[in-house]
Amino acid sequence: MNDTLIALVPAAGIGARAGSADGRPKQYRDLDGEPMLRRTVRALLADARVAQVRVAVAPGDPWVHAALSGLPRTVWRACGGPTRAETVRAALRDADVADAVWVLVHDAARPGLPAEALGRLIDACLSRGRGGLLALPVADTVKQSAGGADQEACVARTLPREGLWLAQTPQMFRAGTLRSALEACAGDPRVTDEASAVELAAASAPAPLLVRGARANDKLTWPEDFDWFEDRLAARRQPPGR
Ligand SMILES: Nc1ccn([C@@H]2O[C@H](COP(=O)(O)OP(=O)(O)OP(=O)(O)O)[C@@H](O)[C@H]2O)c(=O)n1
Ligand SMILES: C[C@](O)(CO)[C@H](O)COP(=O)(O)O
Repeated sequence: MNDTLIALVPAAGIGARAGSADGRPKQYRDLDGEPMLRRTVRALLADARVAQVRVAVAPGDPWVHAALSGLPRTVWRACGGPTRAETVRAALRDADVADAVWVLVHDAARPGLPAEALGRLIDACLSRGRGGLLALPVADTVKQSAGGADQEACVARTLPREGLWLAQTPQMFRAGTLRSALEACAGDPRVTDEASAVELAAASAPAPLLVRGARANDKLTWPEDFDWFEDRLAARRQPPGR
């Protein structure tokens, strides 16, 4: 079977929850002097098995060239859509690769992907011949809210956390599996990641593998997530204290 592997990076969001002081979407925000998107692409390039990284940006995006210029094995296309799923669908169509090629879809908003976690996912999927995703088991007690705004939310019930995992990216599937799943589920609001499309569309396909991700790979969604990430970068620059 074909073990060719490419990465697709949906990067056409506006980062509404993160907010922006200068009008640039969050994937172009500088993190210790380097745009988030460039860090994300470099994290994928760190694994030599990734033959190419294809970045999908919004039509008319004026920032991507400066952010990514000079990176090897990297191309970008202005094929972003109105939702993440639409962007991934368009990027896959644009890539025009054979069904057997493996595709790693990774959020632009996860710049801290460790090489070990990426390697674990690739090893697991290639050795089992099966799609999968990085994820973390839920470590906290889980409450369901009875509704209300953030300030007024109250508990409706406590949910059992056994067997619950939080999905991260990359999510790795063969191009043919992903293409047909995303086409079959087009417009379905339940499709918030690639695995959910595969789960919904291909009842006969093997269930995606859950491969342990990493806290460092958390998505930068809210303003405080950027402080957390920059603190991590700063801590890694410092020699350990006494
Ligand atoms: N129409 C869209 C929406 C999202 N994305 C991408 O999907 C990933 C998901 O991360 P998320 O935090 O949801 O990003 P945004 O949609 O930009 O954030 P928000 O929902 O706060 O606006 C990001 O890399 C984002 O750029 C995309 O390519 N196309
Ligand atoms: C794909 C994802 O990162 C998995 O956790 C996540 O679902 C994307 O977040 P969004 O806010 O739904 O775009």
